[in-house]
Amino acid sequence: MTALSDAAIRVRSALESRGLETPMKGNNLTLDDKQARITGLMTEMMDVLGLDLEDDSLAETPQRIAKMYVREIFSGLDYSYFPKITMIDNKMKVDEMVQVRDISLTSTCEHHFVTIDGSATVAYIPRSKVIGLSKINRIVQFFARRPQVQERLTQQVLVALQTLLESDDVAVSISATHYCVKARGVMDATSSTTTTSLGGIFKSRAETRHEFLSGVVR
Ligand SMILES: Nc1nc2c(ncn2[C@@H]2O[C@H](COP(=O)(O)OP(=O)(O)OP(=O)(O)O)[C@@H](O)[C@H]2O)c(=O)[nH]1
Ligand SMILES: [Zn+2]
Repeated sequence: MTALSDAAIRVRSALESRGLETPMKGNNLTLDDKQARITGLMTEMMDVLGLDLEDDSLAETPQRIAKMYVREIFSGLDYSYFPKITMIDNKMKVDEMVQVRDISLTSTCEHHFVTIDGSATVAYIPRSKVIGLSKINRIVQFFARRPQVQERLTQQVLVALQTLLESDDVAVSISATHYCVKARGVMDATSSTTTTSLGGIFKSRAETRHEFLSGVVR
């Protein structure tokens, strides 16, 4: 078992204490154990669907799906995948908003296990520390790689950044298309969903909120 980073431990405990952690019961299975179990279960599911697992195109699908779930699209359930975080002291005394727009995001709807396809905009006001820019994208991707509801994903990114930056002054907005809405069920091909979580000065000060939201709605 890989030892978790200090950043991962602090973020997980901040989410747990706010009731924002993804509902997880946990178990003692290693990533390899999980992959093996899911391979067996996918084999059974495809068998129930009546698919021919001896067909050369289908034969490896259970293994492929198991690897994709455990190591790729649900890897964010395991804090050993939490990104390495680089923080630097705010020696340059930046006190204006830093905003990262159009962060690519694909996640998976936890109700249907189909794709959520969207983008995130994240902003913060530097206080004592400045975070490496790419780390913002990586934190978004880490939490996106879980079965999700968009509202919780937005809050998890907010709290993770607040914890790491040791400041409440963070804002997150996510706009996404849910394929459970687009490709099945109600079959709406054009609607999208925007969720926003504002902390600190982004919530309390109208000008800061407007500055952030005007960067989101373009
Ligand atoms: N709030 C929220 N709802 C979501 C999200 N992703 C999917 N859903 C919704 O979860 C709901 C699940 O509703 P159910 O009635 O149990 O499922 P269903 O019978 O497949 O519903 P339909 O999608 O309407 O066919 C649906 O309304 C989805 O649109 C999300 O990120 N946030
Ligand atoms: Zn869904």
